[in-house]
Order: sequence, then C-alpha cells, then structure tokens
Amino acid sequence: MTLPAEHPVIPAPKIGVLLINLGTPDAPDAASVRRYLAEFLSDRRVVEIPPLLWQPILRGAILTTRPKKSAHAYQQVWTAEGSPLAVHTRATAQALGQALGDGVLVEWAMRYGNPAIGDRLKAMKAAGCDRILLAPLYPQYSGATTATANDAAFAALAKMRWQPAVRTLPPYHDDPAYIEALRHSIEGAIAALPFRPDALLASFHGMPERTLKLGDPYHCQSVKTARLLGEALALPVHMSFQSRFGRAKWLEPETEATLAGLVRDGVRNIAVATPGFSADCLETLEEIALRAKDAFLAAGGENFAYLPCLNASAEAITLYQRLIGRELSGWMD
Ligand SMILES: C=CC1=C(C)c2cc3[nH]c(cc4nc(cc5[nH]c(cc1n2)c(C)c5CCC(=O)O)C(CCC(=O)O)=C4C)c(C)c3C=C
Ligand SMILES: [Fe+2]
Ligand SMILES: [Fe+2]
Repeated sequence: MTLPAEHPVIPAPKIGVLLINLGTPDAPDAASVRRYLAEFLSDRRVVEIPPLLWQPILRGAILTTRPKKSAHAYQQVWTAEGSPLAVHTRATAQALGQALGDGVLVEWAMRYGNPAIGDRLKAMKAAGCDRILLAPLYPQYSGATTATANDAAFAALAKMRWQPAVRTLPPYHDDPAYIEALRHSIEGAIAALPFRPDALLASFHGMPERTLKLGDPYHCQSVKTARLLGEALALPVHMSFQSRFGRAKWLEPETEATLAGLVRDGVRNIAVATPGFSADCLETLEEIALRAKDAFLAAGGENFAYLPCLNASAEAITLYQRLIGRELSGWMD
C-alpha cells in the first residue's frame, strides 16, 4: 500500500459550537433580497408545495414583486454593520466564545445566505474541531427552522471524508433558564419605559396551520412558552402569530388582529415582545416595532413599546452557557 507523500497536519482537537440562525440578504437591495428569497423559499421544509407547482409561482409572481417591497422594508432597519439578524448573531457568537473560554471555538452561520453552514463547518474542522455542537437558535422547534438548519449541516458533513462528531441543541421553549432569561430581560425593559403597560403581547412568527395537524410541535411549544412567561411575569400575557406568508391558512390568533382586539377590550398601553426570535431582525424591527405599532395606535391604543430580543445581552449569554454547557459536558470530562 502506498501512503500519501504528505500527511495532513492535524491540529490539537477542539470542541466547536456553531450558532445557526435563519439568514438574511447580503445587502438591502432588490437583487440581494431576490437571491436570498429564491434560496429560502425554494427550501422544501419551508414551502411544502410540490416544486413543479411551486417553482413557477415563486419564479413568476413572487420573485418579480416581493424583492423590491422587502428591500424597502430592510432599508428601514439596516445598520452600519449590516443586517440586524447577522449583527446580533455575530455578537452573540463573539460573547459566547469569550464566556466559554479557550478550549471551545464558537462560530456562527446562516441557513440561507452568508456565512453558509457548510463553509463554517469546513473551517471549524480545519481549525481542529473534532466534536461540533450544532446550535440552531430557535427556542421552539419547527421543520421550517430547526430541522432545515440541521439538514444543511448534515448535507455538508455528507461531503467530508473525515467528519467531526456532532450533536444538535434541542429546542428550549420550556427550559427554566430560557424563561428566566426572558423574564429578566422583559422586566428590565419594562422598568425603563416612560409608561406602565396594561399587558404584554408575546408575538411569535407564524407557520401554516396544516403544519400543526401534520405533527410539527411549533404551535404547542410557542403556546407553552407564552404560558410559562405569563406565570413568570406580574402582568397579563397574551400571545399571537405574526408574519403571514402566502394564501394558505396560518396559525391564529394573528398579531395585528390581536392588538386591535386588545384595544377593543380596553387595553391602551401595550408592551410587545417576540420570544421566538433569538435576535432582532426584519420581522421584529420592521413588522412589529414599526408596522404593528402604527396599527395599534391607529386602532385607538395610546402607548406601544417593542421590547428587544435577547440578542447578545448578558441574559442571552448566561442562557446559552447553560444550554450549551449541558450538551458539551459529556465531551469535556
Ligand atoms: C423564528 C422562527 C421562524 C419561523 C417559524 C419562520 C417560518 C417561516 N417564514 C416564512 C417566510 C418568511 N420569513 C421571513 C423572514 C424571517 N423569518 C424568520 C424566522 C422564522 N420564520 C426570521 C428570523 C426572519 C428575518 C430575516 C431577516 O433577514 O431579518 C421572510 C423574508 C422577509 C420577507 O420578505 O418578508 C419570509 C418570506 C415561511 C414561509 C415560514 C414557514 C413555513
Ligand atoms: Fe420567517
Ligand atoms: Fe414579515
């Protein structure tokens, strides 16, 4: 048997953590948004319509009109450092890397767009990670988020001759550490408001209703998070689903309809949190902090406050240290 002339240099083994979020365009212009939406909405975990039916609709009606509209929305929340989702996810990875110390390499990736999951996994392997925790940052599991993030990682692993060992972070919708992080963050944000909210609305990203009937746990896990949050906070907590997409029936109650209903019931001062999003993004900063606010005030509400996501806050880092430390403990002794 002939051995290769040069053996690969093998760095000292390390543990890796890959934080994964949904993905976002590279820039807030129509061409970048179109590229991003084409990848995102071609994912069969996201749109469960047979491609022969769906692709003509996507390439026709959707990708010719939506990119321009969405680019306009992205422009309203874009920062000097880039898309909020990417900025917060990167900051989270940096802060968590510092908290976990030298033996653990923390990286971040996006399911759609950049940095791509496969590229980051290859870089982590090259940096010597022989064990990698895949951590999709979705507290509530859904096929359209958690599962597709893991699928993309496994597809990249399928191309490696020498794979690292992997684990995946389970959903944490009812983990006491998550509820405590939310409680602390929400109470702090409310204490800094110039008004006292009558109630809190917890708004979760929606999903097609049929996914619930098909066994996706997302709806039930979101309802449980909202209930536990209600038990932890000293004010009434309502819940709803936002960000409808397409013609199918989506989960209810819908966020703007819920806000209008609360005004009819006498609520004038509202705080809105989005506990299903680990990082602020288009759906929280534009859809809720701007558009839902306008809708609430137009319906007769008086004070509206959007409370930020956990992002890279101290609460978030404490939470991820606990959730991730638990997964890594078997690899560390
Ligand atoms: C947090 C959980 C999320 C679930 C569940 C989810 C399901 C889901 N989303 C769409 C369609 C769109 N979502 C869009 C943006 C978007 N979605 C999430 C999270 C979840 N989506 C995030 C974090 C973001 C923000 C991305 C950013 O760049 O800031 C968009 C794009 C924006 C737009 O054009 O409106 C679409 C489209 C479907 C169809 C779906 C479930 C099947
Ligand atoms: Fe979405
Ligand atoms: Fe939206």
